Amino acid sequence: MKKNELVQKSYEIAKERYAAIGVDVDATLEKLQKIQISIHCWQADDVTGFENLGNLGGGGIQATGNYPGKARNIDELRADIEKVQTLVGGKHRLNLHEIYGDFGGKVVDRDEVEPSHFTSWMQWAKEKDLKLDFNSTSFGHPKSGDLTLANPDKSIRDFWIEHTKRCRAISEEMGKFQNDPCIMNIWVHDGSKDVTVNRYLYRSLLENSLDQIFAKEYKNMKDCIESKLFGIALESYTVGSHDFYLGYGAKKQKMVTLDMGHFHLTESVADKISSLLLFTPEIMLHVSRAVRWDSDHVVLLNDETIDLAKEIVRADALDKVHIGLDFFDASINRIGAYAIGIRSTQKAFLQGLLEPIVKLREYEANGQYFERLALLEEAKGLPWNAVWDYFCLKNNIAVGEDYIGEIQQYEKDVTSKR
Ligand SMILES: C[C@H](O)[C@H](O)[C@@H](O)C(=O)CO
Ligand SMILES: [Mn+2]
Repeated sequence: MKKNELVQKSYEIAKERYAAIGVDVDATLEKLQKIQISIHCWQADDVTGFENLGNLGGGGIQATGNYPGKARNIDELRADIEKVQTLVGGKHRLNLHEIYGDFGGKVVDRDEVEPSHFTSWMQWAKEKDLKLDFNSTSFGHPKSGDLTLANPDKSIRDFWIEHTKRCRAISEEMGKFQNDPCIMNIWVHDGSKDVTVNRYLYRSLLENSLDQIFAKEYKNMKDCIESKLFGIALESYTVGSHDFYLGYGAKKQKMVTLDMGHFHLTESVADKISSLLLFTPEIMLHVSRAVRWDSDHVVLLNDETIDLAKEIVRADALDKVHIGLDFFDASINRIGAYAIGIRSTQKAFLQGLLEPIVKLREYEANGQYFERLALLEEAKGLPWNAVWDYFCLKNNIAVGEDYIGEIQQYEKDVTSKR
């Protein structure tokens, strides 16, 4: 039997198996098809960007590895993203950082950036049926230092306030152009390598800077603020901690970004979803994988990703949670990294959507906790992968491991020649 026929047949059997426990698989597939993932542009080039200022690196993050073939310019990055689009089902988004602007070979400092530097991105994204999201960039600049928006030096603070305001204006233009809100994330690395005696001062400065940045209301963009436990070389203190942004987000009704690498390793990011949904308007996610620390490894179908997806589905919050990715592994084929990470994220959501939730909730309501636990455990082994293969087949993309060959071919034809 041919592979496609096998996939079709397995799907029909899986569908019946799921129907027996009250799950409508066709409805599930329709929902999965609509889930948009905001693909981060920075896996393609190890977070370097295309500024002509010479990215200094640092600023709390670092890509490790030197696998050949990274994107060296905008054209190469776009080609890579186009390739990625052929490896994953569904319509997705592209998440750009400010340092990826189309600066035309000119030196444009971060307090000078304008929407015009992203016109070609907007046009290209429209052609490729991608919506854009955006990020201000505080790292890799001579004025980055340890403190940006929380810097006691007003001139440095004002520089970054101006940068971030401009990034919001760019996001507004993107949102208007694509007729869909552009989500703009603010993550600043601000912190201290060693003990500080000024925790309150820096946090009050950050609050004030954010108030200035958010003073202007926009209709076509949405703001989100991302906390972190610590940055590289800033291990002792982070101004924008989770407490800080959770408080700010709840008070000012801003979205909080939950990056899966930005919490203590035993802390459950999945458990935060329901609380945030009650007190902040929406949620932005940076789906990532921490290995011992915020290492930004490629997302896998592990317990953390599955639990997160399940919590979102259980809260019926797919329309309130924006799913972005954030990993940058420079030690393996970068297109492969994208394909694994995106496909694994989709698989996690598929598992969430296939959960026999009606029965599970019935058990819970009846106090039947053994039955609830047993069904949760058995559901892990239900034939979700047959449904996944069918999703790939229906979307005309590689089924199962077949994408490995496609990536090897792209490497042979394109990235190995860079
Ligand atoms: C490049 C991104 O802005 C960055 O990864 C940020 O989101 C982050 O998670 C820093 O640790
Ligand atoms: Mn992040």
